Amino acid sequence: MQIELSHLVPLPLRDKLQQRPSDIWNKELSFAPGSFVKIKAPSGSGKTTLVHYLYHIRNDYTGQVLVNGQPWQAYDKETLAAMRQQQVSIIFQDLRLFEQLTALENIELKRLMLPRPYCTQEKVLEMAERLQVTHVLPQSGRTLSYGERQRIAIIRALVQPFRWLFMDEPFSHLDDDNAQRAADLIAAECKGRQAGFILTDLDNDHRFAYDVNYHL
Ligand SMILES: Nc1ncnc2c1ncn2[C@@H]1O[C@H](COP(=O)(O)OP(=O)(O)OP(=O)(O)O)[C@@H](O)[C@H]1O
Repeated sequence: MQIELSHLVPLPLRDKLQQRPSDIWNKELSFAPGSFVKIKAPSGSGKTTLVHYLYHIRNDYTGQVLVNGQPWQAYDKETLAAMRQQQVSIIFQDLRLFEQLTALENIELKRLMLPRPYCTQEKVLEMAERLQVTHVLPQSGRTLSYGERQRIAIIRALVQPFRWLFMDEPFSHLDDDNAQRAADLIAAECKGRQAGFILTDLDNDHRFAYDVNYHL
């Protein structure tokens, strides 16, 4: 699945962006399928905005986000929904768990969305074990710590098929050991699907073998 940016400029940041260089904004850019892409930027420079443009839940920009050669706007609602179930997955910065559901129900809701789920519940339990959140699976989303929420949101993003995974500061609530465990799981799941990811973060890191590093 091909993702390209063509002179993408967020309307709310238009004036601010003219004051500094960027590898991403207002550039022609193609993300190679299967590549691990890191985009680094300080707070308030548009990381969340970019991730929302990539997932097409915001479109207040000039320029284009092209998916398989077509702008996101060319896809109808049904196709878009199917692509979000099968081709692109996301870990939101604000995590977006349903608080009235348990941690496990949050994951299962996503896993069972497809008539033929991509992975088994055993696989979910295995991922939970690996990220050390097995004990919180029956717990209400409302009562989870932010670090627990983040790991549940990571697992939820990994239970579906995808060609690209978008991640917005996915380890912001995790200590180094937990972050590395989560990164290793994400890398393995991407490799298993021959999928790529686009990850935004504040700082440099060596958690992944990135193919490319950009400054936003
Ligand atoms: N819909 C909007 N209208 C106006 N301004 C906006 C809008 N969305 C975001 N902004 C502004 O755009 C800038 C970038 O916001 P964004 O959340 O994308 O940054 P970020 O790099 O993800 O920040 P952080 O690291 O703090 O999460 C901020 O100054 C924000 O106030």
